[in-house]
Amino acid sequence: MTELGIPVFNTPGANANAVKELVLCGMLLGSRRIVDGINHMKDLGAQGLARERVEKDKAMFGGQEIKGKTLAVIGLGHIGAMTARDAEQLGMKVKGYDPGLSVQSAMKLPRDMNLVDSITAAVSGADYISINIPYVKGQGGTHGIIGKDVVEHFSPNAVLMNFARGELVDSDAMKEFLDSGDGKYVTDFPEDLLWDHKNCIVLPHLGASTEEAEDAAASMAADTIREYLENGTIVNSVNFPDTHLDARPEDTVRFTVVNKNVPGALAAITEAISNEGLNIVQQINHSRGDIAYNVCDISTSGNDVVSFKNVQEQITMVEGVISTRIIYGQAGVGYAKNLDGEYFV
Ligand SMILES: NC(=O)C1=CN([C@@H]2O[C@H](COP(=O)(O)OP(=O)(O)OC[C@H]3O[C@@H](n4cnc5c(N)ncnc54)[C@H](O)[C@@H]3O)[C@@H](O)[C@H]2O)C=CC1
Ligand SMILES: O=C(O)C(=O)COP(=O)(O)O
Repeated sequence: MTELGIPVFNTPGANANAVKELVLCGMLLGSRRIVDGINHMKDLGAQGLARERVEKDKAMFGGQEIKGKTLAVIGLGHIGAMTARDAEQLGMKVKGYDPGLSVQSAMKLPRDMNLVDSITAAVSGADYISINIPYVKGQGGTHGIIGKDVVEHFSPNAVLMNFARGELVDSDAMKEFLDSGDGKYVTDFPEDLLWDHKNCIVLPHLGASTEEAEDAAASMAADTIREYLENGTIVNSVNFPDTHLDARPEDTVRFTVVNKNVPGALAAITEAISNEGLNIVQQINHSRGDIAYNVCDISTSGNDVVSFKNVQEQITMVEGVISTRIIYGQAGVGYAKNLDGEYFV
């Protein structure tokens, strides 16, 4: 896509509320023996004994309340920050760890929250632990980040909620922990070693599976693409630079140019515009890795459509330019070079 000059977008945070609600649910599943109780009632029901035994058998499924307990949140992004905030509302003490905490997330955190400087410090003494960080492979990544060295700092009855990715947790270390005490692992991801462990509750990756999350992601994606098509703005792209644009001034057309991030391309674009006697009213040039994105608003006074077509044709054929677009009136019209360098409309 990058090679073709096409930005790819994602929808950060659109499903965060759905995941946060399931983390809270996971915490309750880990504090009360809800799953065991449901299974037991089904067994009794099948034997026609449910009503007869319910009051007697409930003593087998006692639990604990979450109010007053400590939750550690590892990763305070869209999901983690909301989880921290809501846990505090439920009467929990909350601490957290996130070396890359954004201002946007920091503003959502509860005021009394205890921010610590390591995962170990976060999990030590916590009754519940929620991991909400991305899975990143390779050196310096997050594979198995909840390993033996971290698990050995868990309280014996700690409940770990993993609604991020299965690979973040070292299953051997987790199995050893679950075997040795009354701790629990509530996860959205199956794991061969743990799926039928008596202290493990596994859900089928349901975190984002709500109608609301799907609607929010679809509508955010539509808004993002519309902004790009109509105004040239780039936000939440995984391969293009963020480019926030002022509104196009009156009596201008907007040229957007995607080019390889090489010396000389910007000068050649500007030169092509001035060679046609056109005046640039405002201009922006952002780059990310091998890609640069230029936006030039050009005055229309005294110019006709044909002269814009000419200059666009010239810009499109500049060495290193991958594609160009001209935005005017209400809708945009795209022009591009194909991969053989041939200009087409
Ligand atoms: N169960 C499900 O269906 C879903 C799971 N997810 C998972 O949840 C993860 C988090 O999602 P969001 O909160 O939306 O992402 P986000 O990008 O808003 O937040 C992630 C946070 O983790 C922090 N972080 C990264 N590495 C860290 C580390 N080693 N230690 C501590 N903090 C670290 C970052 O600084 C960032 O603030 C996603 O990466 C995804 O894997 C997301 C959506 C649905
Ligand atoms: O957004 C994520 O990271 C998720 O895990 C959600 O996955 P899904 O969209 O439900 O396949």
